[in-house]
Parts: sequence; structure tokens; C-alpha cells
Amino acid sequence: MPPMQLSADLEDRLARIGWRTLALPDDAPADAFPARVSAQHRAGYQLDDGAATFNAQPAPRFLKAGADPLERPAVGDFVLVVPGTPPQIERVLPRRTVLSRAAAGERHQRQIIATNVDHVFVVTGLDGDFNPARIERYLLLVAESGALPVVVLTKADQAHDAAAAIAELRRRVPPPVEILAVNAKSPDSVAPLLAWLRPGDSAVLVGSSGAGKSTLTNSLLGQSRQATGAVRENDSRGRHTTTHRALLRLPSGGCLIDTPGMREIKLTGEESLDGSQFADIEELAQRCRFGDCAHASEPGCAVRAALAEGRLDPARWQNYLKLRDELAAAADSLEAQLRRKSEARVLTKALGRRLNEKYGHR
Ligand SMILES: Nc1nc2c(ncn2[C@@H]2O[C@H](COP(=O)(O)OP(=O)(O)OP(=O)(O)O)[C@@H](O)[C@H]2O)c(=O)[nH]1
Ligand SMILES: [Zn+2]
Repeated sequence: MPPMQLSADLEDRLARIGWRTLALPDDAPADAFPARVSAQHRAGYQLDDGAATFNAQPAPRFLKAGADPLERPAVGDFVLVVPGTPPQIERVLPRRTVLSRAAAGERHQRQIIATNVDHVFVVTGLDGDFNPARIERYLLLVAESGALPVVVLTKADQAHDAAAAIAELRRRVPPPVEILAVNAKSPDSVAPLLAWLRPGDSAVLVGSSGAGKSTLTNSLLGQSRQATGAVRENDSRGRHTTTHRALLRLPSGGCLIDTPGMREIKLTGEESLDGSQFADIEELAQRCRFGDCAHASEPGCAVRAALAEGRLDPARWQNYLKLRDELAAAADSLEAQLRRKSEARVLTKALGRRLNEKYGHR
């Protein structure tokens, strides 16, 4: 990039969109500039360059049949844009973190939820929505993403017994994962979340529909606005109305991505249990007397001992088994899919070679 691109002004603007490093690729087009994907529409992308938002189109190669959907621009991505009408997304810059899930349907296609986030707020209401097994499932996706999870329990003001629910969850979700209970409607109550939303920080909200993600977003915007007073530059653009799966710049300096409520949280097959909140269970199972212990009736089973002594929550154990089976099935299906893809590539190459032999160099 030409040196003028690295001006103090540019650094200042990049800081507002959560940029972490200024190392731009050497081979970038001379007139290209960095921006962040703030929303994705049917017709294209909305980008934020730290000063304003604008629409852009992806370079045609992103849309080609056979192009890997995971390599297409996604919300949270830093991209290089070439000016034009419309401006064109030339390149997706390397991702710091990627939060994904398997798309609904049979084929275990992975789908990106957000990229380049430092924290994932797993939002659940302390009402009928409260479901520790679902939270454990989210935490598996987060463990794979490279970002850190924070469990946010909303509707604490409406819960019959918030303390009991939190204690139940604590038995299932060991530290260092933080658990916070809030009234999402109250800016004061959600203020502790701003600790993860300082300048340069990025976070994404995930959770089912009605969990309180939009309410939380509005309170975070409100709280910061009240706290900083003078920062009102976003108001003119009407950015406070919540758009789904949109990256918002908060006046606290951080970036927050809201996502639509998810009905299904399918594992991609790439998650790993020993890098997750289940690491302690994986370790426990290693201490059984027999290496192939089924944890059923074998003598010297460390898992059953822990269950009997109350050191391992039975519901947590059951959900661990369920997720482990599901993960194994997803991994098989992912592997088969990758094998089919590479076989198709080999076949195409072999065909090319044969045509080449027959008709000479083309
Ligand atoms: N009393 C109370 N109500 C809440 C709280 N959080 C959310 N609500 C209410 O719950 C309803 C759903 O909240 P939303 O913020 O729209 O939920 P969402 O997660 O954005 O849902 P989707 O947009 O469908 O994904 C709204 O009526 C909110 O006012 C809370 O902490 N306390
Ligand atoms: Zn065992």
C-alpha cells in the first residue's frame, strides 16, 4: 500500500472498526483501501471504512460456481476495496477468528456467523428460553472459533429464581467461562459488558429469537451514549435501529455484531472437545482403569466415580455424550464431503491430462 494510506487519520479510522494490525499485503492494488463488512444483503455488502458506511459488490470470482462459500466476504471481515461504481471487494484479509456452524440441511455445509470477533456473547433468557444444554452446544462452536465466550443471561428481572439458574449453569460450565445475569432493558445492568467492548474490541451476539439480543444492543448503545455524552456522530445516519447481522460501532469504542435468532445450532464437525469447556471430562475419562472404558459397569471407572461423588453433574455428562456422538457424525460427514471434493478435483485434472495428450498443448 502507498504510504499515504498509513496516515494517522487512517489509523484513527481503522481503530474505530476494530482493526488490529496495519500489515497490508504488498501486492494489493495501489488504489485499494481497507474497510470492514458491516452487513450482508441479498444485493451486496455494506462496508464501514471507519468514517462512513457504503455499499459494495464482491469481485466476480467470489460468486463463481464452485467458489468456496467460506472464502466469500462475511460480516466482520476486513476487506480491501477498490473504488468504483459500485466499489468492489477485491480481497478478504486474513481472519483472526471465525465463528461458524453447519447450515441447516443435510449436507453439512459450513456457514459463517461472524469473523474477527474477540468475544462471543451467548445470550439466553432466564425464562422459558433457559436451557443449559443449548448453551453447552454454543460453547462448543465458540471454542472452535478462536474467540472467547461470555454467557449472558437476560431477563434476570423476570426470573423466578435467577440465583438457582446461575448455580445450575455454573455446575455445567466451569470457569474461566464468565456467566453474567442482566436485565437487558437496563443500561446500568448491561454496563459490565462494556469491559469487552473497548476501542479495538469486537464481539458478536448469538442466541435464539427473543433472547434479548436487540434489547441488549440498544442498551449498550444507550449506556455508552450517556456515559460519553459528546459522541453523537452516528445519530444522523439512523444507526440505532437494529439491523440483523450487522456490525455496529458502539460509542464505547468497540464493535458489536447482532445476529438473527438461531433455531438450529448444528456442529460443523471441526469442533474439538478437548479444547472446549468439556476438557475436564475428556481428562477424567482418561483416568479410567481400562483404556476402552465404556463408563457403564467396568471396575475402576473414573467417570462413574465422579458421578457418584457428585463431582460431575449427570445432566452435563449426558449432554457431553450426546454432543460427542453428534460431533463424530458431523466429522464423518465433513470428511466424506471433503473427499468427494478432492476426488472431483483429481478427476478434472486427469481429464485435462488426457485431453492434453490427445490434442497436444492448449
Ligand atoms: N423484562 C425484560 N425483558 C426483556 C429482557 N431482554 C429482552 N426482553 C424482552 O424480550 C423480547 C425479545 O427481545 P429481543 O431483544 O427482541 O430479542 P432478540 O434476541 O433480538 O430476538 P430476535 O431479534 O428474534 O433474534 C422483547 O419484548 C424485549 O423487551 C430483559 O432482560 N428483561
Ligand atoms: Zn470409565
